[in-house]
Amino acid sequence: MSWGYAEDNGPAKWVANFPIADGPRQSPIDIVPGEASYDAGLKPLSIKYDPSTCLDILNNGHSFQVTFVDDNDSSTLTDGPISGTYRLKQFHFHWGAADDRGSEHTVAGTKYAAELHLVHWNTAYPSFGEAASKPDGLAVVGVFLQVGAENASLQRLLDAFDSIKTKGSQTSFANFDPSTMLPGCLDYWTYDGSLTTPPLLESVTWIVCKEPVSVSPEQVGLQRECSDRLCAHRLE
Ligand SMILES: Cc1ccc(O)c(S)c1
Ligand SMILES: [Zn+2]
Repeated sequence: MSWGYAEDNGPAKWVANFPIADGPRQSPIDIVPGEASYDAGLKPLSIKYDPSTCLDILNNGHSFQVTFVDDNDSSTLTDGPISGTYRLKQFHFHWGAADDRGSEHTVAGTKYAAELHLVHWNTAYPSFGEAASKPDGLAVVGVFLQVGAENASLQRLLDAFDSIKTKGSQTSFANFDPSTMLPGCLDYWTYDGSLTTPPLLESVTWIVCKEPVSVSPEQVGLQRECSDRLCAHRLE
């Protein structure tokens, strides 16, 4: 039985096949702003995305993921808490069964409707696969989605759902600029953690944006309806 979000294969059961689930730097965490320390040495994020590196959209059975060409430095994350250049590899979302829950990280206990993860890998290593097993291998920018106004940028993704109806299906997806999904203010919390789904590798420098972006109730509903039809069922 592969991992998922059901009673018999959900997060509480992942440790059986992925013992690192009990590791020292597992994500997600509850971010408590009052307990976060201010580090004057941290720089603002430098995010530079080239829409022409956008390749395809995939339903991997757990989420839907947009993958990018990463054989050059066209789409990169630099500065912020990281050193060197990290290349954008893919972005995906995490969501839940209802509008009042679904994000992976929480802020002083508050759950958002969904969470966008923009996954970048450290070019100090030869590839994403190599970087994914190194303590400083990945940098994931997390953006909370809050139910409110319609998100025009997200709508383009949701419109592509109809062509990735079954797990493992993918379709070409071009000229999408992920920076259109970033909040206006890029202030962030950062900590060293892990992937939030198996294999739960402890290789992620987390960069969680403080400002959420909006998504309409219909869009979250569509994402959830599509995801339930297309991806793993989410009981959370
Ligand atoms: C590389 C990667 C894969 C799946 C994930 O949920 C995350 S957070 C990162
Ligand atoms: Zn993720």
